[in-house]
Amino acid sequence: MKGESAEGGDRGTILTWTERHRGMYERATRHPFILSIRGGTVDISSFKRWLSQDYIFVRKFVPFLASVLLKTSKESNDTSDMEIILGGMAALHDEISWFKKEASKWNISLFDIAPQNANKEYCRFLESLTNSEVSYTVAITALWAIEAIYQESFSLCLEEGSMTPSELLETCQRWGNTGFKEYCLSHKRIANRQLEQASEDELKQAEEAFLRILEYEVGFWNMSDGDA
Ligand SMILES: Cc1ncc(CO)c(N)n1
Repeated sequence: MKGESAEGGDRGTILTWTERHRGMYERATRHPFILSIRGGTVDISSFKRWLSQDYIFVRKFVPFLASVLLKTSKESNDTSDMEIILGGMAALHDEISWFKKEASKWNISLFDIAPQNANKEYCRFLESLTNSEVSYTVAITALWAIEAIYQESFSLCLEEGSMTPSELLETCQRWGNTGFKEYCLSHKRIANRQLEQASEDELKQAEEAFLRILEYEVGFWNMSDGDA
């Protein structure tokens, strides 16, 4: 048996990794900013800061997703992967329009926003993942991690008992809805399948990318504080 499949068994490598790095995973998915939305105490200027920075990030996410699509067509043995990534592309198109609409609702101009350092670093990392030397396995694991952190975070704000302000519900639904959850599960299945066949070296790279994403996501949420 190769890689971590012996250790992970049928549970999948992703679960093994989220358990292994549980503390960091929770810092990324239960950040004080998200908990403040959930608790209804969020500072609106923090929310606006997050929204503006995320628009910049999402635009940089487009070439990353395109690179995953390219890798899918070259390296995947399962033709259904392409449809999943292509669906993500369509959703991203919609997401960019949503950001523009949401920004105008909050009187934010998206033209003159300077990316903060944490955002710049994260975007640089995204760009490094578009390199053709980065394998499909590493790229799809990264894609899963990036999307799943948002999905888990924002779905917390929709749980029963949460006190999310009504004007932020649409944002939380964007990443917390069940369709997006399914989309993330598709990535997780593909990533686990790929990781099952991966070499030790590739596994190491994928786990490393996962960890770096957790760190970048925490840094990203921290920007909402305004002192990043
Ligand atoms: C920083 C960040 N991570 C993940 C997502 C999910 O698309 C996003 N929009 N922004």
